[in-house]
Amino acid sequence: MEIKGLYLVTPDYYNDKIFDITEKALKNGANVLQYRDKTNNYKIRMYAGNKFRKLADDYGIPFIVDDDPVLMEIINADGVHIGKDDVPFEFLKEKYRDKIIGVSTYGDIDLALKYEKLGASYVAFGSFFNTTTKKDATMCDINILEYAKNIKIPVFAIGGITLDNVDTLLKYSISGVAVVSAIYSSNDPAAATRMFIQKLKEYNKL
Ligand SMILES: Cc1ncc(COP(=O)(O)OP(=O)(O)O)c(N)n1
Ligand SMILES: Cc1nc(C(=O)O)sc1CCOP(=O)(O)O
Ligand SMILES: [Mg+2]
Repeated sequence: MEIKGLYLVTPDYYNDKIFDITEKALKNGANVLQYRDKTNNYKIRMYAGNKFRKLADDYGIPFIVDDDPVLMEIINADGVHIGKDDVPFEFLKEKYRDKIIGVSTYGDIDLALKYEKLGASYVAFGSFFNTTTKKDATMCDINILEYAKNIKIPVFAIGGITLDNVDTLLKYSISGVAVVSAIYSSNDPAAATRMFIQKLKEYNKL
């Protein structure tokens, strides 16, 4: 499964309308789906995770879970995304050899090169713009993306990405962009998705 293009990251489950928005984005071309939920209990995360799993299957795209490899197993996700405070990469790589393991590398190119060497499936740099979704996001300089061309695994950008600022990222050698609010807070998620896909194609990412 290719990991590139528009990487849709969900907000915390709030009600079933989240599935309608997700389906609109998948129907209009989103390429990767991640379920990220920092507040709900396991019962809700299993319920929502299974719904997202079905949607990703319906549209034939990779389905990733944030932080939690046990939830990944329970809902049979294709992979997990981890950061500095999550389960160690080496443990996951050993235990889940057939799963996608993505890693947050913030603004640290050496960290990205380290995890590339250790066998990460992709890395994500961010945050490049102000975001209200992740309260503890640290800002990083867009110029680090100059080094993306030295990384052979897929590289994503994340953090405050909108249709107005995404062009400044797409000129770099990244594989795609990860977004939450630009889709889930849009008054037309389908149109917003189509515009992201159009831009990704303009910059030969798809
Ligand atoms: C693609 C992608 N990039 C970054 C994150 C951030 O995950 P989060 O768990 O909020 O923070 P870290 O643990 O990575 O610092 C993500 N979920 N997906
Ligand atoms: C999930 C996440 N990770 C970030 C990082 O910098 O690692 S920023 C972020 C939030 C992205 O949401 P929005 O597209 O709404 O800004
Ligand atoms: Mg995390």
